[in-house]
Amino acid sequence: MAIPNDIASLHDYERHAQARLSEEAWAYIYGASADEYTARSNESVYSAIKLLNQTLTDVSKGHTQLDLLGHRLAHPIMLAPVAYQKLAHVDGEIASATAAAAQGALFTLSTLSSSRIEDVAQCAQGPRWFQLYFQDSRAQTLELIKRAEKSGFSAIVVTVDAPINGLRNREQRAGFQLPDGVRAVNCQPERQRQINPDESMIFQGLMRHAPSWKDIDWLRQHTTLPIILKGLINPRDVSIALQHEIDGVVISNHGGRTLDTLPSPIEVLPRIHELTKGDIPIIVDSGIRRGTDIFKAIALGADAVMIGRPIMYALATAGALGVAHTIRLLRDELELTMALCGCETLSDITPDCLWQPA
Ligand SMILES: Cc1cc2nc3c(=O)[nH]c(=O)nc-3n(C[C@H](O)[C@H](O)[C@H](O)COP(=O)(O)O)c2cc1C
Ligand SMILES: CCCCCCC(=O)C(=O)O
Repeated sequence: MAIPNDIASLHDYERHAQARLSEEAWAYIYGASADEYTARSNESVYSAIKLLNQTLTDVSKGHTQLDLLGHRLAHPIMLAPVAYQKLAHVDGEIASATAAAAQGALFTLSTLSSSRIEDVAQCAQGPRWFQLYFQDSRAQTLELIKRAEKSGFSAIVVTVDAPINGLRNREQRAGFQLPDGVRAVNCQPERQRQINPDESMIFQGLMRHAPSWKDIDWLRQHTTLPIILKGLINPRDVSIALQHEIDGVVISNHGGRTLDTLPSPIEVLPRIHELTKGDIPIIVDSGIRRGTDIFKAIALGADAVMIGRPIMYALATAGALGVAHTIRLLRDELELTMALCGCETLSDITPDCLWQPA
């Protein structure tokens, strides 16, 4: 699959992907929760933050390298866990993991991957993390963790903001269902939960076995890998995470796919950065589409960022080549922004690089 000639930015991949995907698959990938206010705001909040350029600065020794949880990375752009990537391209996660390795981007494999953990690991020869959704039983959860450890995944990213699915109205309207041949191949089928007629489908049904902090402590006892919590927005949850000796956090509203009208990560980031004081890495996702977005997130306290939907847009448009190109585009845009703002390294990117109206 070749890269179409008219692609200059991630927005162009989005346009091409919409034209290529079925209406149902588009509703799942592009869609978000309820009225999608949070998903829209995730992108628009970035454009409301203004940069401050800095002229006549020597940036000839510039680079975007960073150290993160034992990895020396060439740049701070990571691939978020995204389920069912074969919806976008027949090679699914194998294609995106290969592209990430080629571009030196850290790859995160979803529990709901449509490709086998071991097969992805063979292609993702670069740094890789495994995203965990707790399974129906601890034995099933442990089996996933052990497979990930054996396959060289170097951290467990526990997603904590989606114990139940968000209100996916766009998906419901489109009648989205996974097509034949696309499924969570690493998981056992979910147990059907029986409730009495006077019980709530949510509280006594879907949430009955939802994970809690106790499960995080249990996980700590069963893996020596770093544990990163993904889906934190509330500073209070970050304080609790610190008490549980978590190794890192992904500040995320799941791309607006869980609870509509949550704030965007970039809005809560300064407060969370104040709390963590640089003790643990902060990764930010939801709405990152430009190098300027990455720059702004770093200025406000992020160490690195993740992209979610753009992986699927790139896969649908041009397979592995598209994903590699997407990462490269973002990296080039970040470098350009750093150069024009007089920043040689990521640590030069501070709140002073942003315009603060008096
Ligand atoms: C199609 C799709 C599937 C996703 N699947 C997962 C998943 O399996 N696990 C998870 O933690 N997050 C999942 N996410 C959320 C992403 O990891 C990420 O938080 C979000 O997409 C970031 O926002 P962005 O799409 O605006 O970049 C998914 C997102 C999308 C769009
Ligand atoms: C019960 C949560 C299911 C989430 C499915 C995958 C995901 O995270 C997403 O679509 O977003």
